[in-house]
Amino acid sequence: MDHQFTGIPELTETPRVAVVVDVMRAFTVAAWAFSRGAERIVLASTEREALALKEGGGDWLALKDGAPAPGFDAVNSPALLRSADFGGRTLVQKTTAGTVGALAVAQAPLVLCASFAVAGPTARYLRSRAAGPVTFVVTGEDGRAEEDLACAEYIARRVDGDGADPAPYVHRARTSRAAGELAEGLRAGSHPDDVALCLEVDRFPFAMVAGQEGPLTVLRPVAVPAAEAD
Ligand SMILES: O=C(O)[C@H](CS(=O)(=O)O)OP(=O)(O)O
Ligand SMILES: [Mg+2]
Repeated sequence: MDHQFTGIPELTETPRVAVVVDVMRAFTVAAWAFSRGAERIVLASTEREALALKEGGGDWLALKDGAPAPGFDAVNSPALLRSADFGGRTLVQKTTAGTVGALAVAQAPLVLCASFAVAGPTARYLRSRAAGPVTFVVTGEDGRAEEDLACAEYIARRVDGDGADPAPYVHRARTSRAAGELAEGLRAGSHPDDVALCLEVDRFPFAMVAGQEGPLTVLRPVAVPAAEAD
């Protein structure tokens, strides 16, 4: 199918179907947060907005990338929140690339946020909706982040029904600049296990669908049954 792969700066018009990919780490983190019980994730455009949303939300929690900061409850690390209890909670998430990409296409009729952790369910969700050609937003490094492009291409293959071997795509992500920086501890708010968790394929059985809820852009998990062949 004639899918498109684009960086955030190249987004000139609202796509019909968008899959926003951030492997390291925003949408691996989001998937882990849902697996730890989060009910929904509100995407914020700035740290100030994230804190204001948390303040107005009652028992909401706020998460940002980079170093821990006052007012924020968590950082953008899958390993650091893999044993958290987010049962029934609303999280507000703000990161450098992933949440920015999702907000850039928030007005599209169908928006999914994805990483390797939810690659299969994301592809199955799109196939079940006969979604047609997809615009993949490669969020990192102005569209050149190898881990995001590899994941986007892998999901595209699965949308098209090819029984793609994930190994070469995961290898590209493992040898990406982002993986190197995370492995060397150069990124604040990280854990040595982050890269490994970001490279797990189909760890979770849900896709992550973003929608407009009043003035908010909200990410929710949607269970997608496994298919016999996908
Ligand atoms: O937290 C991340 O991995 C990055 C920010 S940085 O590159 O570490 O500064 O944000 P993301 O939006 O998840 O790519
Ligand atoms: Mg990233």
